[in-house]
Amino acid sequence: MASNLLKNIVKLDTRVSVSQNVCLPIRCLSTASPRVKDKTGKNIVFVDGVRTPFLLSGTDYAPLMPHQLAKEALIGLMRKTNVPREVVDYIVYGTVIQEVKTSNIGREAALAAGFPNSVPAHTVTMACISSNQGITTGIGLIAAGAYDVIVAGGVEFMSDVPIRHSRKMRSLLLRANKAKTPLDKLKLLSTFRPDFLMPELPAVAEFSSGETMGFSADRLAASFKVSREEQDQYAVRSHTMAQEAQDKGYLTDIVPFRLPNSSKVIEKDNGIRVSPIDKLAKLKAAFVKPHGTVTAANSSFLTDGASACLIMTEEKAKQLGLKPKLYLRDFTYVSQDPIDQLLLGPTYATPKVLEKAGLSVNDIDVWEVHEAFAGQILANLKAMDSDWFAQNYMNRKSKVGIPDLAKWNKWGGSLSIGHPFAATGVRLTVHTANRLVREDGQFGLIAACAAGGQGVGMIVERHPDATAL
Ligand SMILES: CC(=O)SCCNC(=O)CCNC(=O)[C@H](O)C(C)(C)COP(=O)(O)OP(=O)(O)OC[C@H]1O[C@@H](n2cnc3c(N)ncnc32)[C@H](O)[C@@H]1OP(=O)(O)O
Repeated sequence: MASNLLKNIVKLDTRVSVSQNVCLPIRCLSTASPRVKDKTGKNIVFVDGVRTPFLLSGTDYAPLMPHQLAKEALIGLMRKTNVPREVVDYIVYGTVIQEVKTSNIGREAALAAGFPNSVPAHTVTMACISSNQGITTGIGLIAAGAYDVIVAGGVEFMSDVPIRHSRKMRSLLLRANKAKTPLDKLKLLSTFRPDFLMPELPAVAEFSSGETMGFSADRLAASFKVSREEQDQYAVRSHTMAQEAQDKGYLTDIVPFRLPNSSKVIEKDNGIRVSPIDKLAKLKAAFVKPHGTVTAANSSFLTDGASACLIMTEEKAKQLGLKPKLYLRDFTYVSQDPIDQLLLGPTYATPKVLEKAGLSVNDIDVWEVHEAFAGQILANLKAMDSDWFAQNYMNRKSKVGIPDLAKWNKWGGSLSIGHPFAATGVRLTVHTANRLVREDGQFGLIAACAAGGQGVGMIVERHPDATAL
């Protein structure tokens, strides 16, 4: 993509603008005449969602296994909603980098969390939008009439990723397993070479191109002429807003995590770090070395964490005496070229989902958009503000339009809160729900990019009963 063709350069307002005064509840919403029609005949609602604190990988969660984090999210959800486990019909759970011992981690976590044996669970993977996929799979199951009550969520555990023997070593070990006589074993041993011991480390990279996400983000930022300074400013904005939300007690989606065999209770995300811009400016490029602009501070960091949410028909919620937070109104998935458009999912998904729902950019009160990298966010904003990009890449007559940044990721985002890949979708959805209540909004838009050049867009509407946080 030519880098000099985007004329509309977005000047980001990086001033912090988290509103100070909050009154709850304010607006009286009505179910009688919804602006966005229910397409499922079920009025599917999002009752609530929770997450463990998100921690930098290699910190307090490091000795655990991922299903333990997922278990805590599931327990926390059932406790917060006060819904008996028996009421849940099905669990859809996401993970990206799979722990081989718990490959259907949804099931293992459900058993560990005390769900009855009779509640089926399956695990989904769609990179960074895996728990969005969990939610929308749940919507599909409810819409199809298969079930009424679904738990969705996701977990990622970067503190202990599976490191494999080399292919040659694996082949040797598998053949050794089959060797019958000591002579066969000796013969095999003689084929061993020291380089067989080189391990295979998992990379946060595209399989089809071999390029890491960070490298791709750096190329994207360069294509859209996003400067290093703009990226650093955006990163400071994200951390500042997350810090403010944490200090004000807005991050009520967190359920405290007592570490097993310890009295230590983790209550907060630990990656929020507000630094002076000149400190960020001194950091070296993390991926495209030495001249790249993506650094450790303007990237999301490797994170451990889990999330879970409860969705059901509105009728079931009423029967159970619950006060749902959202209507799950519409969603779409998009896919683009995984090389040059790897991280542009929000640009593609936003107009599609808005049009499906009959809404426009200006109707959205709360934007929650996954921040993989500051450069990726700013490139998406520039793409959304470009007629040229819309016409040449999106087959659209005119640009998507630029969201009101005063409504954008006001409690920080994945850059600051953290990004445990498969858990992020639920975190975005709960923050949208809680912000809609605090900010007295009606519609929220959730968007994210994912490996493979894919993306998601979701439209949610605040439920009239949503008052609690
Ligand atoms: C669709 C998608 O979501 S794709 C996105 C997927 N996610 C990713 O690809 C994850 C990308 N992130 C990463 O891979 C890693 O976080 C990296 C490579 C960027 C950085 O990893 P590390 O080098 O281990 O980071 P580390 O925490 O050591 O930080 C490096 C330096 O930056 C500094 N730093 C990091 N964050 C900040 C900050 N906010 N403010 C100031 N300094 C900071 C650290 O203090 C450290 O400085 P030092 O070298 O003087 O000690």
